[in-house]
Amino acid sequence: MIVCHDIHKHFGGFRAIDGVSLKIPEGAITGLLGPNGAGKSTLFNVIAGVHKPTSGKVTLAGEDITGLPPHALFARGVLRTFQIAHEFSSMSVLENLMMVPGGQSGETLWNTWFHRSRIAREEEELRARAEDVLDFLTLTHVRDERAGNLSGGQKKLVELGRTMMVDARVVFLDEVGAGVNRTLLATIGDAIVRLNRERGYTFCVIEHDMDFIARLCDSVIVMAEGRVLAEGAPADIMQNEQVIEAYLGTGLKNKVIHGEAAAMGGAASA
Ligand SMILES: Nc1ncnc2c1ncn2[C@@H]1O[C@H](COP(=O)(O)OP(=O)(O)OP(=O)(O)O)[C@@H](O)[C@H]1O
Repeated sequence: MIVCHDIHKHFGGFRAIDGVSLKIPEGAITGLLGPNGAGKSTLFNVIAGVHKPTSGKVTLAGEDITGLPPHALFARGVLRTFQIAHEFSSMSVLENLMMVPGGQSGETLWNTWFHRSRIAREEEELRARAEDVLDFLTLTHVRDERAGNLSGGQKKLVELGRTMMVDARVVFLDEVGAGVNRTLLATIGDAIVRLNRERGYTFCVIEHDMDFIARLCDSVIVMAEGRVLAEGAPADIMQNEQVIEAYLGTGLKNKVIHGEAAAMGGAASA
């Protein structure tokens, strides 16, 4: 379990995170919701070691991981997905997956010359693992495609696939559904649920699409103005007046209650 203890993150005088305490339970899929500017990405960045908090503590299974850099968290199985970097977009999907694990013998020139058979064996194992990941994510048909040519949704699947190349325990997904068509979103959702149920991944997901959240998440944490506004089951959160108000302001609240706005994200960014 990841626990945030009274996290503050200030940028100059601005309190982007203003005293957040929350728990991300092991083995669950937790949604992190909130209107634009609520502090969700900043909190992700604090937990994932991109930002050091101004104050407060983050623990993983009781161990203090506050401010550990991303590579140290990576070694503990705590991963945050990132968009495929520009320099990887001309590589194939398979190569993008095979690039992930660190510490391969072939990484130094010395080893390239003196340990050829070991390098070849490692590369074979890596390739086999990457092929399994492609199969799991129904991406085998694009294995040799340049990553930059994939659709937005397929890229998200590759980002998820990169977490499967190492033994991830906790995966943070930032707006996995943004700009993704419904069919691929369903595939991404299925992959997340299977990784959770079959491989024991813990997920924390920032997402605006309420249907997606309701289908996927065991529980939801709502942030607003750098604080936790509400926590609970998705169905309860969707009915929570404070939450609806935080997203829409009182003027639009009745529309949502009467079912006229399907996704809070759409309304929030309106
Ligand atoms: N590096 C930074 N320097 C200064 N202000 C920042 C920085 N990063 C974030 N902020 C500010 O902190 C606040 C929270 O931003 P954050 O990106 O965490 O919100 P969010 O909930 O993820 O929003 P969105 O849904 O729009 O991505 C915003 O007002 C943002 O402008």
